[in-house]
Amino acid sequence: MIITIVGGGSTFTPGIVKSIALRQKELEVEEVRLFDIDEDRQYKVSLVVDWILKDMKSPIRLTVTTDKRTAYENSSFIFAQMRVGKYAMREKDEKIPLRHGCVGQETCGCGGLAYGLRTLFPMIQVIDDVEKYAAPDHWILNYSNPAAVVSEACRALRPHARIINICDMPIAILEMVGRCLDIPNFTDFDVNYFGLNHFGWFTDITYQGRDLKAEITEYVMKNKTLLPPDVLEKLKEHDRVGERHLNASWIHTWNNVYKVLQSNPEYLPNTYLQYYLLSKDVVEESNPEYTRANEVMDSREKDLFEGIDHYIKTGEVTAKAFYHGAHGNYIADLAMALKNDTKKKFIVIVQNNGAIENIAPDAMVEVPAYIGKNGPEVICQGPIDDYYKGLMEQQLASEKLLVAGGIEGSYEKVWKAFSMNKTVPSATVAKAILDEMIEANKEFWPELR
Ligand SMILES: NC(=O)c1ccc[n+]([C@@H]2O[C@H](COP(=O)([O-])OP(=O)(O)OC[C@H]3O[C@@H](n4cnc5c(N)ncnc54)[C@H](O)[C@@H]3O)[C@@H](O)[C@H]2O)c1
Ligand SMILES: O=P(O)(O)OC[C@H]1O[C@H](O[C@H]2[C@H](O)[C@@H](O)[C@@H](O)O[C@@H]2CO)[C@H](O)[C@@H](O)[C@@H]1O
Ligand SMILES: [Mn+2]
Repeated sequence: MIITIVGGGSTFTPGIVKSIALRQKELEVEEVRLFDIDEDRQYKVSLVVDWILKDMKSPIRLTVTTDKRTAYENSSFIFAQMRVGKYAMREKDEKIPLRHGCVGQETCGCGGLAYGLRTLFPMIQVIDDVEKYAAPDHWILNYSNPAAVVSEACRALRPHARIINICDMPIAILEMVGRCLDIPNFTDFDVNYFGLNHFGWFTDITYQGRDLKAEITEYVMKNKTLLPPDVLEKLKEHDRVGERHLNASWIHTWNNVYKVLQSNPEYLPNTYLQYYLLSKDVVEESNPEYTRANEVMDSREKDLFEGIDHYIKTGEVTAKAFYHGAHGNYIADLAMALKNDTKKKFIVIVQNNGAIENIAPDAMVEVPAYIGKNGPEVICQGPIDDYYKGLMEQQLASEKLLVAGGIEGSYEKVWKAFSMNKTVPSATVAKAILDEMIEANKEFWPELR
């Protein structure tokens, strides 16, 4: 059994490989292959991956390559997590909209649309390469962002691909819920959820007969945050809490759950809804000269590559060099459910086909599904109220227009996608942002006419 990681040079690769190695027996994995287009970055990351496997006395073989055939041949699982244009482009995705007074975020608003246009065709290329070389019953589990746009592009261009798009935000929220309520077993919480990627709501969270959605709603209303007290205490002393790469900026995010919940206490919101429902507050809280991309480069990326340099010099790996937790566990558990036909429940991004009754069948939605050897068996969520439907349909239309515009090379469609995004106040602002984005993305975007 072979698992290939696309974006082998990612800051998340060590944590993911550790999660795989911890499940070596259940996954029956014999080899992990790292594939990236940046040979140097991947080589450095592979040193720490190699150390992890040796430290765990794992029998897993490690292959590191920039050759597609070597990467995919007979592979059963392909974990994709590439960042097209790397952090340098993420910084532009965040800073260009902010210069125009709009939300500057890597997966939401104009930044997400820009990142989407960069990632769409490289993702299709991964699917085609995998289909050419991998095992016929392979699965591609995709984390590469922006997952909403990427999944729509896969649906439109490769509808039969064996791909499941996923996001770690729902599980990360459940972990926070567990920490706030002092219940460590967050992976056993039973949930219902509906929405789009980075745009959804928990309708139920239960555990051993307890209504955790009601308990956490009360907690957030009382404490005005979804930050658990232990993290809050540590954040007061340091800018970052290494274990979960939680920097100061995350304080705004977890606190904004309170503001969103105040505006609608019916369901627990995904943290990313802040960018659409609190756009003005978020722009005011942002520093246009120092965005999340800068924070990540100065923390998670810096810690990893300094940690690797330290390892090269001393043979020691320090604790803060890499993060291991819910992110890697989620993708490895999903692979285990597919391989061993466990029918465990996961929140995944799939084509709607009636899962949300009054949303179009061709929408890519994020909902819970039982995962077995044949893929996701979606759990229907019934009809949703106008409030959610209206918000989702606006966002969906923006993402669909973007993908159609990217495929057709249509400036008009992409401009419409930017204009109708809820984070953008006017078509003229949308055009100004789009024109700057075209310039910044020359190397990556399809030509728009
Ligand atoms: N879906 C989720 O919830 C979720 C969670 C965390 C991270 N992510 C995503 O995972 C990805 C990696 O994040 P990161 O912060 O570690 O980024 P990173 O920049 O550290 O790593 C990304 C790697 O992808 C490589 N890459 C770029 N284009 C490629 C291509 N065409 N083929 C193969 N490799 C390519 C880069 O060279 C780089 O080594 C991003 O897309 C990020 O948004 C998604
Ligand atoms: O700003 P980043 O690069 O640190 O994170 C962006 C990603 O944020 C989400 O995943 C987080 C998760 O929320 C957090 O609790 C922890 O587990 O780390 C994850 C990765 O940072 C989101 O789901 C991803 O799509 C974003 O890429
Ligand atoms: Mn996500």
